[in-house]
Amino acid sequence: MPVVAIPGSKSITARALFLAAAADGVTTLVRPLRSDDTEGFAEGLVRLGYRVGRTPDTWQIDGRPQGPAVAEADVYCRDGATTARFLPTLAAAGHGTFRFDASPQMRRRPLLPLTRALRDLGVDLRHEETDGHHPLTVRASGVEGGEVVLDAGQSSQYLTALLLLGPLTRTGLRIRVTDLVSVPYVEITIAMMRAFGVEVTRDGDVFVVPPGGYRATTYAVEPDASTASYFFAAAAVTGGEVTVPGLGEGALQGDLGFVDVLRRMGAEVSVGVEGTTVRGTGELHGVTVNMRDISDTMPTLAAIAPFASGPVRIEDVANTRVKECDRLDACAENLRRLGVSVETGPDWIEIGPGAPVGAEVKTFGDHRIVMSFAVTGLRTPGVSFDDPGCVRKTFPGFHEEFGALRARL
Ligand SMILES: O=C(O)C1=C[C@@H](OP(=O)(O)O)[C@@H](O)[C@H](O)C1
Ligand SMILES: C=C(OP(=O)(O)O)C(=O)O
Repeated sequence: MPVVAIPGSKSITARALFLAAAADGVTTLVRPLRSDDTEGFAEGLVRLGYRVGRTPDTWQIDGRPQGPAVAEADVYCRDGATTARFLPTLAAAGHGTFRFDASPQMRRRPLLPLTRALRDLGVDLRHEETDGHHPLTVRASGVEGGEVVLDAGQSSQYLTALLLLGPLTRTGLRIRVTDLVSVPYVEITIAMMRAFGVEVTRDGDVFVVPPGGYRATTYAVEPDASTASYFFAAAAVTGGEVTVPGLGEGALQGDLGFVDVLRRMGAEVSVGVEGTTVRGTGELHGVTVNMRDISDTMPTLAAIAPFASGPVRIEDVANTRVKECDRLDACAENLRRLGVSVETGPDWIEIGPGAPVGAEVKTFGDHRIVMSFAVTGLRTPGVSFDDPGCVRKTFPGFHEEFGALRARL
């Protein structure tokens, strides 16, 4: 029975880095994710003058409630949307001139609703080329606080950034949200703010964040539930069994809900106190599923869908078109390359049952396209990737770990 040690959660590590930097005192992160996104986030903090001490298993951050320790900085956010959206927001609470840029992939991804909300709060934020895209400069002089309206229908990260900022403002924030996707990520944010001493309250569409700052703590990072989805899917399609310790009842991450989809399709799933186990039964039924809350696992499901006995339809995932690539189109194109029938609409994809044939998968520089179609490759000889290394964004060791699992299934 393979037991798989999954690296730490990207989302939790990014939030923990923000919270630790903003807190009063020294925070220790236990088992943070070490990958391009989170190394990039930590590096960004260093550029902003925070002290980040790193050993393989723990990172220590000296918090600065007053904001960055430097008056000027140039920060490169790489491919990480959490870095590119959270760090300018953190910088806004300090004093100085801070420029942020990102990779070509991240430069294409939007942030205008967050820009607008920050400007409404009095932040001097200017985009250099295209409004709502990197590169941008924040001329920071602290944030007073108050009420702000936000459309988070494209990304919950806009709301998370503002929630994280709230305790650093002088009077606190009331954020009125007109639309919201990926709700479980907001729940992660609120739970982690609580761990750092701040209680967010919610009154309908309004999130209320008190001023007063954060308290440093020691914080243990859960294994990444989106990463775990490839290993759970591997069990479901091969008839094997996979256990992921450290990700069970009480886990913060909504993406663990992917196992409920596998259960509906016919896998045996047990979510316990210590971890989660998925066992493939040899049966995989078609399913129609709304993945608005867990859209990072949409490519995982799309990539195993051909092995189901009926059509798999995934709905309400429009915002997967503004991730590392247009994931609906990327999944469709690659499934067609493998000889599978597929249709897409503005916010859905439907995949017919079939027997995929080997082909080169076009990754579009998207780690999730690689990791998802690696699962297809378990039952399809000849699946290869034009850029297998892009897994470094969240899981540099993916190919080694997945290869080891393959040998044990
Ligand atoms: O807040 C976060 O850590 C994340 C939120 C989600 O993004 P959206 O809110 O843009 O869907 C998710 O896709 C991303 O991988 C991480
Ligand atoms: C969408 C993703 O990342 P981010 O938005 O944090 O860059 C992801 O990891 O699938």
